[in-house]
Amino acid sequence: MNVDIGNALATVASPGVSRASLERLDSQVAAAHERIERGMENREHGYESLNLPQRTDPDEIRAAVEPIADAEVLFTVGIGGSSLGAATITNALESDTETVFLDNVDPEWVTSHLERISLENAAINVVSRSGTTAETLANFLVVRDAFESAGVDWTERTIVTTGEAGPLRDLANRHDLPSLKVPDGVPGRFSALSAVGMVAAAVCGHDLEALLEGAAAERETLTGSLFECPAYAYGATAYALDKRGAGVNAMMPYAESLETYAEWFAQLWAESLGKDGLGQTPVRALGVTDQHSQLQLYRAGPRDKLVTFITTQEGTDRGIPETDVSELAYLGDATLGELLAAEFEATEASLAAAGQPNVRIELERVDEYELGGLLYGMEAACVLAGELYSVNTFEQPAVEWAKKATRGLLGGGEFEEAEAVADKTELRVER
Ligand SMILES: O=P(O)(O)OC[C@H]1O[C@H](O)[C@H](O)[C@@H](O)[C@@H]1O
Repeated sequence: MNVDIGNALATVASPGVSRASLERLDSQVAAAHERIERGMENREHGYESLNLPQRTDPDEIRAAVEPIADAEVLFTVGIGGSSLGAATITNALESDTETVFLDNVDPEWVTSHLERISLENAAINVVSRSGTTAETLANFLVVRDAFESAGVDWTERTIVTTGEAGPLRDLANRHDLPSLKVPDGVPGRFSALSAVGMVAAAVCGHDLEALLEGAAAERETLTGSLFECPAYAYGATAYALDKRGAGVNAMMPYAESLETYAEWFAQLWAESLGKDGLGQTPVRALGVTDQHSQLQLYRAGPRDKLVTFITTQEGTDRGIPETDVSELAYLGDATLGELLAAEFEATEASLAAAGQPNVRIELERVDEYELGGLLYGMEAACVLAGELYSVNTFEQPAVEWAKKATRGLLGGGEFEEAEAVADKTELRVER
């Protein structure tokens, strides 16, 4: 990926960052890079994620999915880091295999999928690093029950990816299911380029080697300077802008196929950096759709935002048919791709003219190689930003409270029901 931070520099108005301040920031980047390299070398928790391009074995993943490789529909049962990486990859790329990601436990939604799909031709990919996440385990029990009811032996149609030990590992062992291990030292939201993200990609027939090659190429750019490394340029700019008041980061790809990437980014950025009263709030957006929904706020609302665009150079294009309506004649000479590009340029210019900082991430096209680079590059940007903020990028203690409270409310121990609902203000307004 390439990163253009031109519009984030303070050429127009605050809260842009000046070139001089970026040059000062560069020495902090150099120190952070040393820490990151050391963490990678010593395979420390979290930093190990940046070694995945060298560590992940595509042959092992392909061999494990062999028994279910013929699936016409693949249910991936997982949530957060155990779902969004795989969804980003498979939603971005074309495949004959349909993918369904069951993260939410909304019964109506889960049921609608199970009733719509013919389960004889389906398979289950259950993923949980901890092996204890209530939503994932509940959905898995529901899905396997639906398979049984449809007369399908779920043990023949399930693959498990989980940690070394835990309830899901025990279940896999008990039923002798094909299974893969979440690599040590890799938190869920950094695991897209391991089995966690790549099992679904393998079943869909995507090029796993190219995903890893794209990531490896990005890894090669990790040097001590933000002026040489696109990932660090992005991480450092986002951090510097946040320090100047841009506490919101709107991720806005201009390719429908990358919509899920914005969701993946939201978890990465929020869970990794949102701690100790620090962090930048990620917002999910999509060009051109959100030009007609959120752009008014981005341009004329509070000066508290960085807008991150993702553009692609190549892809399928389609001509716009000519019409005899004279006001629309200008469209007849163009293609949808040209219209999209013009919309992007106009939006970028409009924000820059209003002094609203924005950054452009450029991809050649949406394919495995570029996606691998985009995922890896953003992870590296996030790790760098975590060093600059001086937070522990790789933990998420605040999420644990609600997880325990949920278990407590269901009688799963550890947490008293009274504690889970304590201090609720009694104010209810009824129709
Ligand atoms: O992979 P699992 O252990 O099931 O965890 C799934 C998700 O659970 C929690 O909500 C964590 O905050 C996420 O970081 C994690 O990705």
